[in-house]
This record gives sequence, C-alpha cells and structure tokens, in this order.
Amino acid sequence: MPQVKTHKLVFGYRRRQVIKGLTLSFGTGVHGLLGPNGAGKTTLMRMLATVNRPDSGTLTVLGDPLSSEAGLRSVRRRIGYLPQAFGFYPRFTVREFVEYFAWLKEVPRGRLSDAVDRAIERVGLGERADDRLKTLSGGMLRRVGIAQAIVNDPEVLLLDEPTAGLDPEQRMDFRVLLRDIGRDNCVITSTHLIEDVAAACTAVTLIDSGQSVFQGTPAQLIAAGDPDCDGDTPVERGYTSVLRAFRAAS
Ligand SMILES: Nc1ncnc2c1ncn2[C@@H]1O[C@H](COP(=O)(O)OP(=O)(O)OP(=O)(O)O)[C@@H](O)[C@H]1O
Repeated sequence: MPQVKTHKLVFGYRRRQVIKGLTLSFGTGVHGLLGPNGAGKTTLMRMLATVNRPDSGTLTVLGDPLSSEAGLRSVRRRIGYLPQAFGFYPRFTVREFVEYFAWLKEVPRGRLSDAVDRAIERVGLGERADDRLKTLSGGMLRRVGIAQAIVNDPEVLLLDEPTAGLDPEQRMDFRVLLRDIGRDNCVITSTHLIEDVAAACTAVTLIDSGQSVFQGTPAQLIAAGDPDCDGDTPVERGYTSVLRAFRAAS
C-alpha cells in the first residue's frame, strides 16, 4: 500500500483554488515533485506534512486518513519535513537545533543522542556540530534543515527544494542519502533541478496549475520527450513535452 495517497484533493488561499482535485499516490522510493513556479508544489507539500488542511478530498498518510487529533500526532512523529523556508534560532548550535526537533518528534530519550549525532553525520556536518547556526553558510543551513527532517528516521520524508544552495559535491552526496533513505521509505522531494530527478529519483510527479500532469518513472518521462521540444537533456525534453501536451489539452 502506498505510504501517501491523495484523492481529489482541493485547497485554496481565500477564494483562489490552487490545488484542483489532485489524485496521487506515493510508495516506497524517491519521488521527484516537479512543476513550474506557482504550480502548487509547496502548497501540496504543506498538506502532505499536515501543516495545511485540505478544503476537500482525502489525504491518507501511513494508512491514516488524518481525521482525528490522535492520528495526526502519531503520523507527525513518523514523518520528516523540510519546508522551503525554515526558521531557525541563530544562537542554537547545530546539535541543539537537531536535538530540539528530535524532542518534538518524541524520539525516545535513550536513543536521542545517537539519533542526533547520526543525522548530523549523514549531512556531513559532524565537524560543525557545536557551531552556532548564525556562523554557518546558506548551504550548511540547508543541510541542518535536512538533518532535522531525518532525525526521527521518518517513514515519509518530505523535502521542499532541499538542494537549493548546495554546492555540486554536496548535491551528489545528498543524492546518495536520498537513495539510501528511499530504499525502505517514501521520500518526496520537490525541485526545479531536473537533473537531480534523473539522477536520484525512482519516480516523478509533475503538476501544473494544481493539477496532475504526469506520474511515472524517469524513464517514462524521458520516453515521452519530443525531440523537437525545448530542453538540453532527454529528461528536460520529457518535462517540456508532457507539460506542453497537458496545456494544449486543457
Ligand atoms: N500564503 C499564500 N497566500 C496566497 N496565495 C498563495 C500563498 N502561498 C502560495 N500562494 C499562491 O498559490 C499558488 C501556488 O504556490 P506554491 O508556492 O504552492 O507553488 P510552487 O509550485 O511551490 O512554486 P515555486 O516553484 O515558485 O516555489 C501560487 O499562485 C501562489 O501565488
């Protein structure tokens, strides 16, 4: 059974509908969530992370339809979420910050210290664990954000543009981490970097104007590519081809 399922999901800001009946399914693996600016990726991620409640439709995470407060609390312990813009306390050290999230996620006290150290090591910040956040670079802060998202070994990991600001070497290390976590869990990562999808994702979801355009494997997206479409790589041509076909049909 997929870890995350949406059925006819609808969400709007005031009267403007931005998610328009999305039916999607995400199982074990690494899912790249693609779409143009304003397509609704962040809004969808916030709903999957249980921050925004859908106006209508159903959202099922880890088998729970999220209809009770107890269900919500238990699901939140089992997911990890890196928001597009995440706030942090500049005077906290890396370790204090990640520890704080481990505590929020109710990681058992006996495992907390090891879980924090492991998360910090996995994002390559072991040497900076005792440095204050205000002394870190933008890319390092992004990695702290990833560390807090994985500290509870989440079964569903939601990452909103995680590679923004990472240097090429870090991006490659990050892909290894994604593949590692995605072997047994469901990882959904939104990105504008199509090459990240081709390199690290086992599945792709493409949305436009709050509607589903494509769900399949990177190979299927590449196969959908029209050689005459814009794009420097096969996967970019697949992206522009399916988007163009969807817009022409609607
Ligand atoms: N807090 C808000 N209030 C009102 N409208 C919003 C709000 N947040 C987003 N929107 C609108 O909802 C739509 C979807 O925005 P969203 O941020 O989800 O898109 P996105 O796909 O993540 O875009 P990007 O790639 O630029 O990050 C856009 O039209 C945006 O202007």
